[in-house]
Amino acid sequence: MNSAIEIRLKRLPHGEGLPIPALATSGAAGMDVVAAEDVIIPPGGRHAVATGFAFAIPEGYEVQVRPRSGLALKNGITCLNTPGTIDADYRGEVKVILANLGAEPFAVKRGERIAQLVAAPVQQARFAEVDDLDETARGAGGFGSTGR
Ligand SMILES: O=c1ccn([C@H]2C[C@H](O)[C@@H](COP(=O)(O)OP(=O)(O)OP(=O)(O)O)O2)c(=O)[nH]1
Ligand SMILES: [Mg+2]
Repeated sequence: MNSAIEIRLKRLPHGEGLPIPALATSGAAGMDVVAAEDVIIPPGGRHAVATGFAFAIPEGYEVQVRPRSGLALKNGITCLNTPGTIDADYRGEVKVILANLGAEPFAVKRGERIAQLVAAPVQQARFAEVDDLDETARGAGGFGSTGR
């Protein structure tokens, strides 16, 4: 494992008493994050669930918000915009946009783990407009052009 980067974290008033997201095992990629509110998400519904924390991620990194497989498999709960992107310059509350793809209403309880956060390096880029692109064997083939 490479060494962990440090992300400054601010606890918001409604985050009082909630655990700080942390790696559960030495080889874990994701830090489980818990809900800071109680909410019921109906089948087909979605909600931006509060986490009670704001971050200052070091420049050159992002934090991705990813679903938990257990909630997905057992309850049809996912992050609608997965992977959610927390920008390094975002200072608002981190929220988890949960969507209920299951058949039953899902009760989110304060303190329950709802998603996992993965820190990742970001390669910024800019586009350079040109008149012609170089040719390749693939060309414009895509979307299944190589077969199943
Ligand atoms: O799951 C998410 C996704 C985003 N955000 C916050 C942090 C992120 O930096 C900001 C903007 O996210 P994004 O760029 O995905 O949303 P947008 O619709 O493009 O909004 P904006 O115009 O604010 O960039 O919203 C969250 O708290 N949770
Ligand atoms: Mg954006």
